[in-house]
Amino acid sequence: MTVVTSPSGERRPTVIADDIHLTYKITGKFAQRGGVVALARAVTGKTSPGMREVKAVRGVSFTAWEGEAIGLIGPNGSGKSTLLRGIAGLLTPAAGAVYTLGDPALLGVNAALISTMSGERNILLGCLAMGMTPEEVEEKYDDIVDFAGIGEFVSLPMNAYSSGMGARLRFAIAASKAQDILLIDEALATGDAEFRQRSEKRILQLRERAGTVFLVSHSLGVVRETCDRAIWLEEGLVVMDGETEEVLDAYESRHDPKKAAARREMRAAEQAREAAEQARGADAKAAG
Ligand SMILES: Nc1ncnc2c1ncn2[C@@H]1O[C@H](COP(=O)(O)OP(=O)(O)OP(=O)(O)O)[C@@H](O)[C@H]1O
Repeated sequence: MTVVTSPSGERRPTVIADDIHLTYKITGKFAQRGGVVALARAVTGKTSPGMREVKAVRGVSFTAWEGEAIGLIGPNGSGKSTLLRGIAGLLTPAAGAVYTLGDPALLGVNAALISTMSGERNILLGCLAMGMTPEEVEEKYDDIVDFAGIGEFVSLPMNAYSSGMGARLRFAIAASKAQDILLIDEALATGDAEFRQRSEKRILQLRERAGTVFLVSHSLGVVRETCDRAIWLEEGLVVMDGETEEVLDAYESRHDPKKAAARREMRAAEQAREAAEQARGADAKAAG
């Protein structure tokens, strides 16, 4: 990854994706496409397994700026998680490039914590791995445990946790450090309502500290609450990139038209109510 420096000295770009293509190569028995391959192998007598490519991201470009929280939305399999992994530098682009200012930290439900070790040890090792000093870890420790809401479980091995508890602990560890670029994959979906609220607040705080947050979520509500920009992907391509409300409205119109119509009605009613209130206020002022 290459570091981009600010030409203007003002708001700086933190991530630039330049026509990035991300492809998975599947080899071995998983690459076989059912009977056709089996028949071909029977005919040719070849035993070497085939190889198949999945073009998960097929030419995506955008520039992300300091202080932005960007929601990646799209149906299942549209390439959201793959793009996030590309930004994190975990996948090498087949074509194009990603440039980042600072180190991106990927926080996902699969973030590597060690299930046979206690929450305590995982907090220590996770924080050290993120570059904190032992003193910093000590300082943050209680906050992380509180934020994760795992209480006494912290002293037990993580394989005794429910999947929600594990996900909350992962989020709490990753969000304890002010990251330049924080990438969050569906982590919020696993928490209960109260934890979601706390996480949303945390994302807003991270944004205030001038970091850039990318959030992959199936919950348009969470994206609405936390992101000021949304990128809509379909089949590995960007359909729309812009202000959250606009993108989500367009997305809902395509995928959930009833909900989109209901939301438009609600908004119109709200605007009418505000206009009536303003008019009443103006009347009262004129009369008084
Ligand atoms: N490790 C992998 N190996 C091969 N193909 C993969 C792998 N991970 C994802 N894919 C494929 O890449 C495409 C994009 O998947 P990706 O997980 O990025 O989509 P997504 O939008 O995050 O989906 P979801 O909303 O279901 O999580 C899909 O066709 C998926 O099957």
